[in-house]
Amino acid sequence: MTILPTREVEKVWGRDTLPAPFTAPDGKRIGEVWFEPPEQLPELLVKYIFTSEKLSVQTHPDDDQAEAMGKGRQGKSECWYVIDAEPGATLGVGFADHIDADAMRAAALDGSIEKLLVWHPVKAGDFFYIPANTVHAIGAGVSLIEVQQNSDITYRIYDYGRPRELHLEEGMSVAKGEPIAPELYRHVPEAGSQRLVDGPFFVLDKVEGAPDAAISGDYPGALLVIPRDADVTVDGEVVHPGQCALASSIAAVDFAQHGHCLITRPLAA
Ligand SMILES: O=P(O)(O)OC[C@H]1O[C@](O)(CO)[C@@H](O)[C@@H]1O
Repeated sequence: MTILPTREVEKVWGRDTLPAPFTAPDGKRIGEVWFEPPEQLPELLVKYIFTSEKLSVQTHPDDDQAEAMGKGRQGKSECWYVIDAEPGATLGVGFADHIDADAMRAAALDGSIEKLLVWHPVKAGDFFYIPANTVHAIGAGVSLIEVQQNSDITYRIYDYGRPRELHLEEGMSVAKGEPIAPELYRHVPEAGSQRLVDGPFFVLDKVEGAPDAAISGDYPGALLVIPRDADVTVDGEVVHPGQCALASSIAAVDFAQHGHCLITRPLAA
């Protein structure tokens, strides 16, 4: 068992104070806590994201686009499991209506793109899958767990005038001017287990207690374990909420009887 090392990432939209068990070093605005992908599962990156302002309006390439641009073999499809949200917090995902490339470019340049996105009010338990090429922006006042392909290619196409680099041309070359499919988001009830992602790049389950045989059967090898509200043990070692551990097999994990946990593993693309 390996508890993955963490990396705190400063962001203009991050927070000075993080919810327990996380802490932001004095004077630093932390937006993301990354769990370093282990050698055994290099394809997946798990992050906690904590916002006090909106993230950029952005998009990511898919595998083929990333490779064609000489940026490695992995694109970036990602998903978000909301763990806390201030009243009125929203996530911007996809466009309200189809928009062509010229109109999208003009809207990115004059900032009106922000208003063309669909801003979904969110609460704890809401879940979104964001395929590569989707135009999106996480809103302010949200804490979420992001599970994503292990790629750091973000094309910012609008940043509300903040003095950060934009990547309009790259973004425009991969962005889809479309609404997202309704099956890509839903509320996940607190009780019980539910599959959140079933490919094509990874499997992700939210489980309560020990996973049943059907779920366990989909985890034939190494996996990542993200306890939410109770400790789990992996090979007899304790993993606390706020940590992420690599387990060599699901049989090595002792799940808390009534605890909630996320488990995930990559799929061969
Ligand atoms: O460009 P920004 O606003 O810092 O956002 C980048 C972040 O957005 C995300 O893609 C989430 O949408 C993160 O994975 C990434 O680190």
